[in-house]
Amino acid sequence: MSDAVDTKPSKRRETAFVGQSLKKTYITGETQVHALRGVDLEIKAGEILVLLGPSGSGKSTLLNIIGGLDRPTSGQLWYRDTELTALNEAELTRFRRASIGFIFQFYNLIPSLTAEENVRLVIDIADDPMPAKDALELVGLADRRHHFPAQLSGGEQQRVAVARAIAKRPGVLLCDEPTGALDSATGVRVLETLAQANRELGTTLILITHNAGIAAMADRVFNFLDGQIASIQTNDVRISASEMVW
Ligand SMILES: Nc1ncnc2c1ncn2[C@@H]1O[C@H](COP(=O)(O)OP(=O)(O)OP(=O)(O)O)[C@@H](O)[C@H]1O
Repeated sequence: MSDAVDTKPSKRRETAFVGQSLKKTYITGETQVHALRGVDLEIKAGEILVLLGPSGSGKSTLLNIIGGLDRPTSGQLWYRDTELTALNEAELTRFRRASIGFIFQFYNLIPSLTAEENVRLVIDIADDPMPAKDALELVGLADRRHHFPAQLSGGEQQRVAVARAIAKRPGVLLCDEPTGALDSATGVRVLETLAQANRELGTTLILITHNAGIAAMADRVFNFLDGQIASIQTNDVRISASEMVW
């Protein structure tokens, strides 16, 4: 029987996203940029996936499409049973709010609000959020919750951004260069926090980086080249963020 063969937990995971022939063309005046040139993909629920590749190869474009911030020019994309490419704007916004947490290179915290108030902003529009204090506790910042962003280090601010993203318990965390502005020790701390969210909340983690060292913490790595996934690497052993060097 076939199910006697396939027993590894990683193989039994449900599918989170399926993309077929995803293309994105930006047209600016006379110029056309083919940012995605027909991408097929499958992303498993609960996996850590790293998107690696040179500048301009299409990583952010794909991340934005997966997160419902943008739409492909053609092709189809599903999240579980929902075809995202068939949704109207209001439906896509609902999907984004319910299912996606975003973390960017620059933390985008509101300077006049405390850490806890920054996290609370997201909770106010979520269906089943965790208390802001719990989210800050998960990232190791419960005791700094009344501090303003300017009173926190870069790494602490990024961990507040992680707390804000996980507080609404999204199925998926999308991270675009989350450690790009941090030194390596601080970056490792932030990556540990992201891996913890993946482990403890089962969150699918999709992470763009220019740093090939970070790929070792992933289950799989999509190597981008010129608007396509040129190759996929599967790591049988995932190393923890604290073991990483860069
Ligand atoms: N809004 C836009 N209008 C026009 N061209 C765009 C737009 N956004 C991205 N592009 C172009 O699409 C291509 C892919 O860009 P994308 O940002 O996805 O690459 P990337 O792999 O994420 O690069 P980086 O690592 O530098 O962030 C690039 O050539 C970029 O200039």
